[in-house]
Amino acid sequence: MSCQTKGKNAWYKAVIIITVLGITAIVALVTTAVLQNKPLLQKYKYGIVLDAGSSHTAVYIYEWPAEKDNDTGRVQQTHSCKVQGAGISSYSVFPGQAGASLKSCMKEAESLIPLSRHLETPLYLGATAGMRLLRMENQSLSDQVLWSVEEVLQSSPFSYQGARIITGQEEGAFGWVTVNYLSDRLKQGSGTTGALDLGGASTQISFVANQDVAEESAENAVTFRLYGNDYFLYTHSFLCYGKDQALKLALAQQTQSGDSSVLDPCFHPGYSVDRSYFSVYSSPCVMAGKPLVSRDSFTHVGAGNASLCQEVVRRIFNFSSCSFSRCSFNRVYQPPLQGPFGAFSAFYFVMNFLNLTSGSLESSREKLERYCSRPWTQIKQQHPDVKEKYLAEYCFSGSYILSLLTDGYNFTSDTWTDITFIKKISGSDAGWTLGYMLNLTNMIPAEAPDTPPLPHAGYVTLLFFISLLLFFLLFLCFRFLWPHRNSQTQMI
Ligand SMILES: Nc1ncnc2c1ncn2[C@@H]1O[C@H](COP(=O)(O)OP(=O)(O)OP(=O)(O)O)[C@@H](O)[C@H]1O
Repeated sequence: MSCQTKGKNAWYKAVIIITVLGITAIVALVTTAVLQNKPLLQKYKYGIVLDAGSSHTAVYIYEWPAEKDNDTGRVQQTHSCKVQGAGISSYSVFPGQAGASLKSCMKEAESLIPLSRHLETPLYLGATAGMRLLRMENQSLSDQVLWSVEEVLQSSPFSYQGARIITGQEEGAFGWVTVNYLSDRLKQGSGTTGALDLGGASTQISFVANQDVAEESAENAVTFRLYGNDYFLYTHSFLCYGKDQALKLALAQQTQSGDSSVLDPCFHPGYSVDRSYFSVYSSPCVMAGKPLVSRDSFTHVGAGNASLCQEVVRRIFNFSSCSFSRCSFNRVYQPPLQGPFGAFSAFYFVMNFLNLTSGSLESSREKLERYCSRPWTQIKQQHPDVKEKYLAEYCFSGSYILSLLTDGYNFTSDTWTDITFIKKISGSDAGWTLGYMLNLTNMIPAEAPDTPPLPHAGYVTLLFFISLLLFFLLFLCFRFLWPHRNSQTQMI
């Protein structure tokens, strides 16, 4: 074999070895980068919040990827359980039974959350307006109800963090956090959505306003620093203006004369039910005393007239005076509305049933007018599956919502379309519970976390092409150097 052929063979061998080594190195580099940065098999953490409302209690289970504790936009509701029966404040006669009512939903939570996560899963209970009213009436009874629920929650396998009556301000502010968190507005630092929440015993309005809210009415101002952005929030909770208490206020207005029957424009023609005066006047929201008559009950008769109903409803608000630059009602400060708004809970239940979640204010009024005038028997026939209490009250509730939003909060025909009626956002219920948990678990950082300049896929691709480029550069260097050495050998 000649010297030249031997040289060529050696060169080919070297090229093959370098190619194999180079490709192996690139594959190894990229594989390492992929494995190192790829999220491991997704593991989840959990949190439980009980919303002990005036009308009922609901248990919400949230989950988020275990490695993303400090990130936003990742916590979502995986399950909710409606506790059988009325809210915990209704157990004031037998406070000890309030806790027992929660047991079946808590068992459900135990079966849904993996056993290995039970001990570390935070569990909170927040009670709202029903318990605020009970505490106003009788602090000792409200304490006993809370002790009863505490006992049951403490005996659960989860990490119990406390049961308390949250303030109206918290209810409003955390509802706002939930809505904006779920729609990803906090993370993006973009414009926010106001929150309108209608419960059974209270209603909340919250929206971003100018900083001077605190100067004019400190009790309506809440400040948040979330993701590096400061938010100045106006929020107010109207106790007694949830839809159940508002109905009592309206009935008290209409039964002041103590007559044996009341012709109510907010109920359908043909509707007739005997009600006890006690059921209306026992609420601490109803300031006026029971009329001085010997009878215990009155017949509640429907007249089905939405325009007249609007007048009845208007009378439960006090618009007489305002010591601030502007007010909503009952002498409560309210800065100019800044939309858009998400309206949830009973705002949604009622407007959705009445098919009023879209369209103008005027068309909503017209539709409601037609709906209220329909006979009660016809309504019942058409909706055999709807709970009769809800069905009977939709005409009142719709009229109340229109009046609260326009007469109360000052929405106009022009700003009406700023309101979106929502139940869930990305699979999670709109309400205060998620915002409450995010706050207590510090899951929304005050400052925006540092994010890598490239997404994972971009990073791996870049690494691959740089490796490829380096390899070809090496190959070219080698290609130019080797024949030169070879020819030198031949000359000798
Ligand atoms: N499908 C429905 N149709 C009509 N009304 C409904 C429906 N579901 C619930 N409601 C009523 O809507 C109101 C609001 O319900 P929600 O559960 O939000 O209030 P809550 O938490 O009990 O009250 P609060 O927050 O004032 O303590 C209650 O009066 C409830 O009875």
